[in-house]
Amino acid sequence: MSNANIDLGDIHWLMDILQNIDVGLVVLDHNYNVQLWNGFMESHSGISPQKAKDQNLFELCPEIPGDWFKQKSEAVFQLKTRTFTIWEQRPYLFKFKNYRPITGRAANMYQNTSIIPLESVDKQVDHICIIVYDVTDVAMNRQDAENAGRSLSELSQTDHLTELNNRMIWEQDVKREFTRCRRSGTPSSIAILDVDNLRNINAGFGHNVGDQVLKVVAESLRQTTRQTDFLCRFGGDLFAVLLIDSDESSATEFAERMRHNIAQLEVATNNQPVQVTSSIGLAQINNRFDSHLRWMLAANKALLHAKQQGGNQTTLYHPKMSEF
Ligand SMILES: Nc1nc2c(ncn2[C@@H]2O[C@H](COP(=O)(O)OP(=O)(O)OP(=O)(O)O)[C@@H](O)[C@H]2O)c(=O)[nH]1
Repeated sequence: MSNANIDLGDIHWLMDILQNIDVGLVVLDHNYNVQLWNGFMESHSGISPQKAKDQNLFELCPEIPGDWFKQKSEAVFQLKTRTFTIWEQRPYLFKFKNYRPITGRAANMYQNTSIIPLESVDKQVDHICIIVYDVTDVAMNRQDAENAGRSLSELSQTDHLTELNNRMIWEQDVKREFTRCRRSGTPSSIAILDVDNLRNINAGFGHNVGDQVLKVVAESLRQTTRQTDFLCRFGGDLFAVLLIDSDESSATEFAERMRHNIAQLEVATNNQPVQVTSSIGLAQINNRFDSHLRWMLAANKALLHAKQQGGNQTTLYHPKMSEF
């Protein structure tokens, strides 16, 4: 259902779903004031949507560590991609009592949480949505049966479609590499790659073809990167590579090879095969970056430039691009 087709009736039942769905939904503006607080949040916190509306999240829920949460959310606002936290890293974001009869041993509800960007019609991200999943049963079962099957943590490290590591794991690698480069003075670089026009491919050939495009791009990247590099599906049509011991010039050479290999790919459809192009933003670590997030944002900035210049190209980050 496209936005243009939504009528008042649709909105009515959409609101019903939001209120009754068995996950927590909280929409925040950029000042971290609550704009939406659904029924799940009300029944577990005792705070009504009317009371929550326009309240600052950190005043409403003092248990949430402000600095940590803001750092995570800023990346969502700026990079426009989702981020998440699993209960193993942080048992909960919102401190809710656990009322489940079977898992009554847990004092508080264990939660997995996602933070997703909400794009307005002009493509700006002025709001984010927190999605809260109650995973108390999973957490309790896990503690009871440590040897049972693959752990949730393993599953949550891998992107199901491409089987690449997901962003959460990659970001930990970047953080570690940031510290290592700072200590050793050696340069490493980040490449963020965006598949061009995936929206049109989905619209023209169907979502399955779009999925296939992402899979073959992932495979091509896997084959192009060195064993020492770290590759992930960053989210949506974005991939990222951490290029160890690569300065600007070798990173550019690598990125152009990646782009060239992707341009050779063809994905079969019922009609003519689809060809794929990509845009790449590159940033070598530098002393002005005060954290690994700045480093990632620099590569993203370069990517935006590549896109603004028409896509299908590689752009190197330059401090003059920076506004931070
Ligand atoms: N098939 C498929 N599509 C996805 C997946 N994840 C994200 N997308 C789609 O990727 C598109 C990304 O949109 P945009 O960021 O506007 O990218 P684009 O169409 O590639 O446009 P440019 O980036 O400007 O070239 C959206 O239409 C998403 O629905 C996925 O797992 N499978």
